[in-house]
Amino acid sequence: MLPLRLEDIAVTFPGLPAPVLSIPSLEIAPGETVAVTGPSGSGKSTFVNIVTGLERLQSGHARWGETDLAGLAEGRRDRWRGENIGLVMQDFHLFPGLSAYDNVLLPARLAYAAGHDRLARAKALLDQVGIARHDQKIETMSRGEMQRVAVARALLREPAIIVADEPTASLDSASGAVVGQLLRELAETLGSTLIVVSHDERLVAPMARRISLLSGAVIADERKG
Ligand SMILES: Nc1ncnc2c1ncn2[C@@H]1O[C@H](COP(=O)(O)OP(=O)(O)OP(=O)(O)O)[C@@H](O)[C@H]1O
Repeated sequence: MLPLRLEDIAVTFPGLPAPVLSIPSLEIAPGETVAVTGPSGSGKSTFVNIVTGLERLQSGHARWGETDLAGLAEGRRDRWRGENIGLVMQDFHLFPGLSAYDNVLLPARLAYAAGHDRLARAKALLDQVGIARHDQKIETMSRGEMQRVAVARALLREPAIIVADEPTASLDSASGAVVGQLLRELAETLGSTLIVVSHDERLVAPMARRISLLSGAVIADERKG
């Protein structure tokens, strides 16, 4: 299990007077469930990009255990992310023309990591997220079903870390509630760290910790109970 330690993070863009994300120090323990919240433009997506290594750090460090993402070139960051992070995005990133089952397996197949156990796990995960027709083409599914397939795909490799960026933003409230609960249950089963970026209070409220961003800075960091 991997603790996260951010140090001296400052993300700037040319022409902007202040960093869009500035975090002197922040730690997240293995297995924590954390909501990252804040108004539009406060730096939430930038935070996701930094902790997942989707964006290269210009300054500071983002350490997951012994691995400092700041020290890895893009290819190695991509590989590390595939092995350690299950990513769920707002707009699913699923592939039309493929079935639910093949979508769940695609990233693992591309990484030559789809052995027999993974094929069985793909089926079990689809059942767990309530998708009965594994061979249904993705483009014929409802948005709530698509997001559940995306959750199953993110969990296939039993990641130590699950990061979800506005996972319910394009879902109706009932589907959003199901996806939120699934993420928490699956993270708990695996003992994974769960980081959910959202405005959605129903998604944020059950999380044990809430980090609030404003203008790129952490303005509150609260734990329940
Ligand atoms: N490549 C870029 N060049 C210039 N400014 C950028 C770039 N990427 C992000 N920003 C700015 O950084 C700030 C933070 O953006 P970010 O997408 O992280 O916010 P957010 O909290 O996720 O917003 P939203 O909830 O609207 O998605 C915004 O003001 C945005 O305009």
